[in-house]
Amino acid sequence: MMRSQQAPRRERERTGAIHERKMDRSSREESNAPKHVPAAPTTGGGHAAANEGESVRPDMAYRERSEENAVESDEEDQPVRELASPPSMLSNATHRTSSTSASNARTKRRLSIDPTNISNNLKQNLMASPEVNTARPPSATNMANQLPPLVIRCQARTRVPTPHGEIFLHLYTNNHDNKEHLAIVIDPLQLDPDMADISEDDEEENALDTPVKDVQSTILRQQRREKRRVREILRQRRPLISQTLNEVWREGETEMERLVRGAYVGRLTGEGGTASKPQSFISDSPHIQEAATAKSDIQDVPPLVRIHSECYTGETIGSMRCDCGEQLDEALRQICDEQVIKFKHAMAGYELKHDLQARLDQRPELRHLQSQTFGFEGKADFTQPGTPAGDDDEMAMSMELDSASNAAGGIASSTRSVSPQSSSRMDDSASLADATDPSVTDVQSTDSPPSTKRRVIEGNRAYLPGRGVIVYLRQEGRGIGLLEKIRAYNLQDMGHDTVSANLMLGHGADERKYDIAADILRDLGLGRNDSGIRLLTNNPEKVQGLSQEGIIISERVGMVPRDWQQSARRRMGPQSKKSKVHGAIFGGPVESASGMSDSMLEQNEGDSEDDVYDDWRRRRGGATLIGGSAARGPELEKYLRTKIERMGHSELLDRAQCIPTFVLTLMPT
Ligand SMILES: Nc1nc2c(ncn2[C@@H]2O[C@H](COP(=O)(O)OP(=O)(O)OP(=O)(O)O)[C@@H](O)[C@H]2O)c(=O)[nH]1
Repeated sequence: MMRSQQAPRRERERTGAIHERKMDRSSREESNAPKHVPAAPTTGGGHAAANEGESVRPDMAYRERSEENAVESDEEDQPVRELASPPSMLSNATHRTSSTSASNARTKRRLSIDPTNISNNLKQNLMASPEVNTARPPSATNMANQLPPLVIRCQARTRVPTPHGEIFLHLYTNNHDNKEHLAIVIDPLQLDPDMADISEDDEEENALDTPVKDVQSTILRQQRREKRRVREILRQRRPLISQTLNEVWREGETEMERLVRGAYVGRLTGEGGTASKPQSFISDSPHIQEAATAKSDIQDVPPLVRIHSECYTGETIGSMRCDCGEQLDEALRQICDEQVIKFKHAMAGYELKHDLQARLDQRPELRHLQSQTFGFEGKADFTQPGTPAGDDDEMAMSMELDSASNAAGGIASSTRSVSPQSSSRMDDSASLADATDPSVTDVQSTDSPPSTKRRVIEGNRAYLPGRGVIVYLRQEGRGIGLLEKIRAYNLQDMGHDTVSANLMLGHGADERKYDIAADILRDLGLGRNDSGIRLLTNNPEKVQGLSQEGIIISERVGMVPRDWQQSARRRMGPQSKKSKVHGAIFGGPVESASGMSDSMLEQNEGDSEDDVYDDWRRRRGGATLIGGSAARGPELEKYLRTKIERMGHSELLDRAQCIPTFVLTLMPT
């Protein structure tokens, strides 16, 4: 295309984009305006972009694409479709880049692929594929509002490191409200599949082939069974991947297009990445169904899900009129937290015996004790390393061994007795290959913060990586929007509570809907028949709303304000270590880091090391409320009181009753 023809076209595109953005803004508040069902995907068209397998550094591709856009494009004008061009960050960003670059008139560079096409192909396919999710029953909300069937699509996902760990941010569009709803997916196995590799079976087989017939054999067998089960659990975990993102969006879609919109497996690197393959839900496969129904004493924990509603004031400027900022952070923390499975018989006492035998071997005069202790004369083939566990099982085993060890010169007393918690503070670099190597020691130094990464199996516990989703819905102010929420705040300053203020403004107490959230969960393969979710909320309407939309909720998990958690802990007992740890971690006055005064901390004598670790994770410094501390204040208390008294958040009431100060402040007199 000639350059003289190109400039007016670009100008049209640019002004069109501005108009589109204005329209987007004005339509943001029209959450219920009916829209057309989005058009079917464009197939077969488009332009061949990257040759498959061609090695192009993505960062280079993007940089050079901007420049290429600036000077030349062979693209036809894209058809304007109401929903084909939602207020997508991608499409807006592309328009902006074009116009800025044009004015700079940089030198054109040739690429081995035409990145313009990637961008245009992605734009062209936004909100395609109406067949997605139509298999579900008609939504109760849609029927009530006479909206067209809801269609959602994940337009892009990307990896984001956060103070709590790495997450995948998914951006969704839909045909009901023109808003970009988000899903924050926590699923570390997707990023580090090696975590599921706990391959010790061969060694264990060897150990069991030996003529060991005493209790050690029983422990090993049990341990082997439990480890195998953990490995099965990890392998059976269906990755939390968006089905709509994973589809092929157009015939001839290139690897690069898929990578750019986030349809990849593993990680992207400077070399590129591996595009994902479209796949049907694995949960539909007989293998997974069988696993789900298999009986075992060790079961996986269903993913933890939080449905969070946007709150500019709480999340961005740290408003303490509500608990939204803290809740977002707390939800992220809880979902990222490992799920701990405590083995029943585990490796307890194994290392004690191992150590004992090694020493007996060095003292032939005590060899007769070996048969007393182990029940055989020959040397056992101890190939299985173990870590003393420090719980009841270990106690039983150490007691069993006590007499022999005394006879052998107090050997048992020299054995390490390390709690799994203290031995679990592994350096991030500790690999899973090391996980079974007893020579790998805890490398945490005193002045570095505890690591977030543990071994999957340590001692008599398995630490399964936490996983779940925060669906971030753009329903500000319980669905009334920021403008109306601000007005409601003024009414609250005049003495009304959050419910009355909403009603006075002509709104419902809560205008939120959960149909989009339900579809997003379904798109991620959650809440379906084979596996329920654990829902993190105190709000009965949320539970009801999701259930009505067909989401299976296996458990509701209460969302307890952090200040209450801390109060409960303070009541539990004294602890001196905490203040030291806080001082060391944050390097400043304890109060500024934790929001707790020194005198409060002094009351915390006795907190376990795990509490300190959890507390550190909870409070890791972040630039925003993510990674922040507990919120507290009279207006927040008033807010919580209204939730209890007028919105049926009974979980809060239960918790408040455990904390006398809150019973006093929260309960009506
Ligand atoms: N209208 C209105 N909305 C508010 C107010 N304070 C916070 N919000 C909004 O309330 C929403 C959060 O709802 P909450 O009732 O705090 O909590 P919830 O999510 O329903 O319940 P949980 O799951 O138990 O936390 C966010 O969208 C906030 O923007 C207020 O005073 N008035």
